[in-house]
Amino acid sequence: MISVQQALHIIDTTKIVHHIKKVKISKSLGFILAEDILAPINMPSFRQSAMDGYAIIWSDNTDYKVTEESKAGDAKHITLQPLEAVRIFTGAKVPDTADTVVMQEHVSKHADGIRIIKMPRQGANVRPVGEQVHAGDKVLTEGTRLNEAAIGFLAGLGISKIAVYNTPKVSVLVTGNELQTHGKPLKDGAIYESNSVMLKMALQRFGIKKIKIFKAKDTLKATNKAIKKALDYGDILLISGGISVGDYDFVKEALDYNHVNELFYKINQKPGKPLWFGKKDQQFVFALPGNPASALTAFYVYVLPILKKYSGFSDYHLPRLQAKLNSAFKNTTGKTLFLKGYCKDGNVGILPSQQSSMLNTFATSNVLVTIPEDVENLEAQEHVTCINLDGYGN
Ligand SMILES: Nc1nc2c(c(=O)[nH]1)N[C@H]1C(S)=C(S)[C@@H](COP(=O)(O)OP(=O)(O)OC[C@H]3O[C@@H](n4cnc5c(N)ncnc54)[C@H](O)[C@@H]3O)O[C@H]1N2
Ligand code: MOO
Repeated sequence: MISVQQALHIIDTTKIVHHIKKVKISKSLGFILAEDILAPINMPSFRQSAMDGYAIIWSDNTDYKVTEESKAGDAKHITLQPLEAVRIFTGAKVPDTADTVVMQEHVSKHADGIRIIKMPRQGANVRPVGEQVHAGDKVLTEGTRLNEAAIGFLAGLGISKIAVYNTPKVSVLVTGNELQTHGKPLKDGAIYESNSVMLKMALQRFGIKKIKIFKAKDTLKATNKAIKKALDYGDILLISGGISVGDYDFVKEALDYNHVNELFYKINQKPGKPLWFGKKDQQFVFALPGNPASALTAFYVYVLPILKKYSGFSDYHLPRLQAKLNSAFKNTTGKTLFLKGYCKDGNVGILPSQQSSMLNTFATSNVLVTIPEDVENLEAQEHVTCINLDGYGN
């Protein structure tokens, strides 16, 4: 059995070969950029008016004759003389010789032209060429997470396709004779199977799109076969159940049969003690304990970092935060505990129903309160580290 720290160290030091693909920017939300982006054009590419008003060559005079008009999208070259003004609109080309745009609220019109009531500084309201970025500048670096702002920025530069780190395809294999699908009254001794949809939703929330569910009964033959099929599909395989020590727990043996090499098995933690992690070539396998809260906790703490690393994230752990414990707590287990909690305004309460089989309070928790194995007593108001379950979702 290893400690949580040792298990996390293995996760952190696991090397992953990235897969890069070219995608349309409209398909890149949430992906990590796999290349540096150099601006192909100046932005703006021409001198633009930032206001609706009048373009002039700045002087001490207040009266100007309006000669022409320039609206957004017009391409014509206008040459302006001193004491002339061009009626201009936001986003339109500023005439080459003009250096200033006076906003229309600061102008009064008269028969021959305009009178400037409030003269701006010279150069006001003109966006120079390349004000935002210059052609050839490195404007986004490899490793940037693509959000709507980044995608809008790329679109403005005329870039339509980019290289991103591909996200993994994930197989989810649920094992167990007791598992019943929905639609019929529950048979005696059976339970409704819930881990596959729970894990699928967790994967989807964190940006995994290609997911396939597999099922196996509790026999060695069925487990061997199902693992083989699931490995044929996915880059990462999540198995639920059958990883403990009972006579009908065949997952460990079947992983061995399928030549998946163990990287760790069993962690001094609750929930999720019998978590297994291994590797076959470039594929990674997690055998999650079947208890629903154990499976989900192991997903947040160990699986998600591997998925995020695979997808190019450098910040791949869920964010940790410090909060004050509402009431005293005793840890008599000698294990690291991940407790379902609810945190608000820096204060955290540990929720009831902490057992590994229970999701009822997981459903309303927003953090996992982490109590290290060597901490026995915590007083009310002491600070604890919490894993923020709302962090970095898509
Ligand atoms: N003698 C020992 N027994 C157990 C130990 C141990 O150390 N010694 N560890 C316990 C711990 S801790 C856990 S956690 C479980 C893990 O067991 P498995 O991973 O083998 O999981 P199963 O036995 O298959 O299932 C456990 C539990 O979860 C339910 N389950 C399973 N799959 C699903 C699913 N897809 N959807 C919903 N619920 C599921 C299953 O019915 C069981 O109730 O082992 C302990 N035993
Ligand atoms: O380690 Mo188990 O996941 O507590 O029930």
